[in-house]
Amino acid sequence: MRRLADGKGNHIPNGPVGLPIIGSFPFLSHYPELTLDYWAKKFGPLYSIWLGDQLFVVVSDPLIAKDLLITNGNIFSSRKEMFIKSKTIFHGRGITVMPNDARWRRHRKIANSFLNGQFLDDHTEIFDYEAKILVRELFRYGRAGTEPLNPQPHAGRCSLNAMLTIVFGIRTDTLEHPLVGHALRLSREFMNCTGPVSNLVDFVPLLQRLPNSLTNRAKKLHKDLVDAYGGMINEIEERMNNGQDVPSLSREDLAFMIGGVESTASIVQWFSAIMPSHPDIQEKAHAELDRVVGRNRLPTVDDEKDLPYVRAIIKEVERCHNPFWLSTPHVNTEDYTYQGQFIPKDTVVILNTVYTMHHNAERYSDPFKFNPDRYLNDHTKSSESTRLANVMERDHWMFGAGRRICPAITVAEHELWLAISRMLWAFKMEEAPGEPIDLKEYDGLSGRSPVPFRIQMIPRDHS
Ligand code: HEM
Repeated sequence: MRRLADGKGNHIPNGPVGLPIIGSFPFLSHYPELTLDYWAKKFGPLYSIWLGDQLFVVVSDPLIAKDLLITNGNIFSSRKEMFIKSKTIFHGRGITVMPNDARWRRHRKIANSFLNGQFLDDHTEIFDYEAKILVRELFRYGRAGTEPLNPQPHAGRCSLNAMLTIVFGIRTDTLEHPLVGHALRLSREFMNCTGPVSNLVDFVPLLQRLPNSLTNRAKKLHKDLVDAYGGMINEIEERMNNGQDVPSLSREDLAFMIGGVESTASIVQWFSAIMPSHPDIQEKAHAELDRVVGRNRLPTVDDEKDLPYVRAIIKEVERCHNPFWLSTPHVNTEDYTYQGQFIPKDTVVILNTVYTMHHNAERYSDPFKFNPDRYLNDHTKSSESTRLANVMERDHWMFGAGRRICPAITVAEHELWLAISRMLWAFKMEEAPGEPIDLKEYDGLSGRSPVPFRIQMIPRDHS
């Protein structure tokens, strides 16, 4: 253990001793969440690590998360300009990579107005429609439960279509539409290139000047994103110049096409991967759905309050497998001393969510068990839960915290509710014979999606 201090003798949070130049990077290249969890147990809920020349503090406790990111949100709401994500892929332009300045505040205001309130009410039919198509396609491609299928591209297309409709006013009409595979690959590649602690190139400036495969991938990704969506943006601008009424979110930000696709799709994938090994949980959900909704119509957004068990299943999937296991790091714009521990300006603050905060036995008993019952007395939507004064009662931290919290929580909740409640309503989900599902492995460098799998989606009836 090292005891760090700045020139004035201020103590920086303790943490592991790293290697010269690269710091703790080699310990985080494989399953970083396990190492970060191990260090949380060893060094406590606020510890520091160095990656190259960058100081990180890792937060593993809800109360500290609240004190730093929420109560001191005026200080802890900026972003580090990461070489790969901010400079190479986004060219500094996505809302998610912008530092806390006037430009970010302007984008955030627009995002908030588009993703909530009236706009959302006016667009619920989009999510409703896409979730219906999802169920129909799962039925069709699974040949009414007789053929195993991988739900991943279907869940991906459902999220992709929702985002394409909101942002560009278009959608894909089949799974075979070339944009589906292309957009899902780009989303996945973005996730895989931008793990918060996975890119040494981000933290060792010398590497940024040398040719390396990650920078090449990031450059290619930037070009592919511009090729895929740039034309649509230009077309939107042209239509606006001609005085047509068009969705104007696209003028502001392409980040929605990234953040809004793989994230929700990944929860649906984890849900599909988990359900086959929990027939008892499916049975309870089916009973609740049949009692409240019946067999003559699909569940709707309005049914959510009356289907606590289905909601609890969704929250439990989110607790166990939130797509951003280390959230999106924040940065503090001023020096700050927290309970005697000095956090110098420009420190990167990581919320160590899924493995440590979401598996804290004091908050979630028997934390490694998939147990929706733990949420049965939680009557909040996640968008409401993020506003609870007592953060120990918050359902989970999947959407981040403070001023940078995901602006699309309600959108994500609507999408997930409609997709998952309808999949449960329509199907019994079983493992395909001889194809066990591996819930330990995932695709990416810090969480996100399960490795590809196939399941049998057996219709509960054929209407
Ligand atoms: C399950 C689905 C989703 C999850 C788990 C998720 C999670 C997150 C997280 C953890 C952050 C960073 C929060 C922080 O810095 O504290 C974030 C930011 C963001 N999310 Fe989401 N998100 C989801 C869905 C969406 C959707 C559907 C959209 C678009 C419609 C979206 C758009 C954004 C944007 C634009 C930001 C950047 C906000 C900023 O930096 O000010 N997200 N999200």
